[in-house]
Amino acid sequence: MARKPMMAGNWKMNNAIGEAVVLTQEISNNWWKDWEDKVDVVICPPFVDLKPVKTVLEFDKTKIFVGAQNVYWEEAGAFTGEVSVPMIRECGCDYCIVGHSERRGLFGETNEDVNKKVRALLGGRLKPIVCVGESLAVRDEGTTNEYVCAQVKAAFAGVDADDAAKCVVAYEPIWAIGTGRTATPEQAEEVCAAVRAQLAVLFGEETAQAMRILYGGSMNPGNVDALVAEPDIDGGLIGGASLKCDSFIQLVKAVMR
Ligand SMILES: O=C(CO)COP(=O)(O)O
Repeated sequence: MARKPMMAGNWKMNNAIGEAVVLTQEISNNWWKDWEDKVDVVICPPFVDLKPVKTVLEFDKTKIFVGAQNVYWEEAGAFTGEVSVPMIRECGCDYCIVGHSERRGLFGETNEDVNKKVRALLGGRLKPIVCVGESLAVRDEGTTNEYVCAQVKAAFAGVDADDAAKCVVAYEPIWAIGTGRTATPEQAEEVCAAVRAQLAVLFGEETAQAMRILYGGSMNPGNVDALVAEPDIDGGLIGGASLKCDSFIQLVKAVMR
């Protein structure tokens, strides 16, 4: 089955509202209507930028999706500093990144937290982009596939195949994030294929074949072609190279099929 490619920009904690609006406007100006059948493009800015970014895209009628970078699983209440699924949906989000390694590593997010967020998003009709990936220590130990598949299994606990089909998985080896050290296409494909096999065990072959798996970690216009040529890599989750219109649009064009 042919999967529609996806190119998602994770701006991380970059671009205050003014910069966010300018960059979104630039990306929107470079957007062609006939691309919308060939690729799903997602911009994931900081929470405070969600509404302004969505407003620019709506005004331009550009079919680019907006995603949050994190969410909390409760709907409302005494959870100082957190943002809920209904809140990000009201800002115009269709997607939300969950379990990024920076959240796991710097903010103590566990596999159980990731699972609660995935289920809350699905319950609120938003689509999770579930991040998984190993540290260099795990890779050196030779247990990458087992480690990443355990993350996948934990993230999707209690999710049925219909809901899983709405989700995206992003394989991001921690040692490749922001380091300029990309996984080789062979390394990335090996893990993405293992992830798809794990999804097939959980949800059946048909669902696993329909789900998109992205690669993330120093992806840029110079290495994208070789990575997305691999059979189980359906696009990218981009940090640094999504912060400039030129490089992001080059990445979008590279993944269109
Ligand atoms: O973490 C990433 C995207 O979520 C990847 O970041 P870089 O593209 O900057 O390596």
